[in-house]
Amino acid sequence: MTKVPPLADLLDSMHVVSIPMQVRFRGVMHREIAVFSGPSGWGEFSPFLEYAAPEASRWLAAAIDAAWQSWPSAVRHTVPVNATVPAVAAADVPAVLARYDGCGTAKVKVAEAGQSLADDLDRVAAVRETMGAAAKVRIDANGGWSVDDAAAAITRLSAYDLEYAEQPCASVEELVDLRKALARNGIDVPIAADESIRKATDPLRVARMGAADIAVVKVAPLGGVASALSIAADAGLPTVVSSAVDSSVGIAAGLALAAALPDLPHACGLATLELMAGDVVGDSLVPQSGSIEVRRPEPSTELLHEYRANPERTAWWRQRVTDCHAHLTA
Ligand SMILES: O=C(O)CCC(=O)c1ccccc1C(=O)O
Ligand SMILES: [Mg+2]
Repeated sequence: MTKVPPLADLLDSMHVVSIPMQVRFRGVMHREIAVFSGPSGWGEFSPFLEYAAPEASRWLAAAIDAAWQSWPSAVRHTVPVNATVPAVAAADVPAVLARYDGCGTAKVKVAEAGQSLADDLDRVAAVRETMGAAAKVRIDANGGWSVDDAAAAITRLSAYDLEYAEQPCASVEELVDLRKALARNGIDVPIAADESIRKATDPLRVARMGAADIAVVKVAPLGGVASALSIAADAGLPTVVSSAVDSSVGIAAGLALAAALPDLPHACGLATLELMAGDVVGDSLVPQSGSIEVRRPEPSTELLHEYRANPERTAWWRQRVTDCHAHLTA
């Protein structure tokens, strides 16, 4: 566990930015992000706005880890990444995919509140159609289905040849039941766990219960690169590193984790800067020919200024860091 520096050391170098999104994601058109620097470099603190201190504090631990600790050694210099397709209309799929240079894997959001299975089928069909038969297509339901809905939806969607289905149901118990139901019906679509790992008090329960074939691992909610790496090792499942829709500061930490994993059998969800219309670094961590180079660019003063949040939002984030810092040191 990272030693927590004094609060002033975080606040003194902290910048709060509000970066416009290209497409609505998690219901928002702006992504608010705080970054600060320490002896090892910059760290990103950007828990979603509704997260309370106990959960957001893990994100602060990850940002502190990035700025004060060193990262594990890399076993690769590039990381293959997937295109991320938000819950857009099928007609908008080609424009979304066009942003991702050379990505042969796409992750498609499904089970969005207010939409139907027909919307998901249309969107996944459009992705398969745009990318061709050789592409890998995975879905992410963010826990939006019951076991019965998930079994029915995955059975229908499997017609488009799915690489895996991420967090089809919310609970670990449901994932266990779903895997049994799919096996009974002869539907061979692997199940990946995301929220069941990153939002759980015990991130290894998924693996122990046999609730997933694949572990999705995110640096920020799991408290930093080293902590996420050890969770991945203990889970013992094939691991996919993903982002939380971060600036390049957060993506650099995800790349460090993906670069340190002994095996990386699937493309990682780290190409999310393509969903954003700005960044805090000039040379953004975006894919070229389907992979992102493992490096750690520095924020630029001009971009931190260009995207700076208004005084009210900045004050809100400074208070949030203060609260999370208190939580970590309590
Ligand atoms: O994995 C990806 O392709 C991109 C990251 C992503 O989908 C995501 C981004 C922010 C919050 C939640 C999620 C998620 O995987 O559920
Ligand atoms: Mg997910």
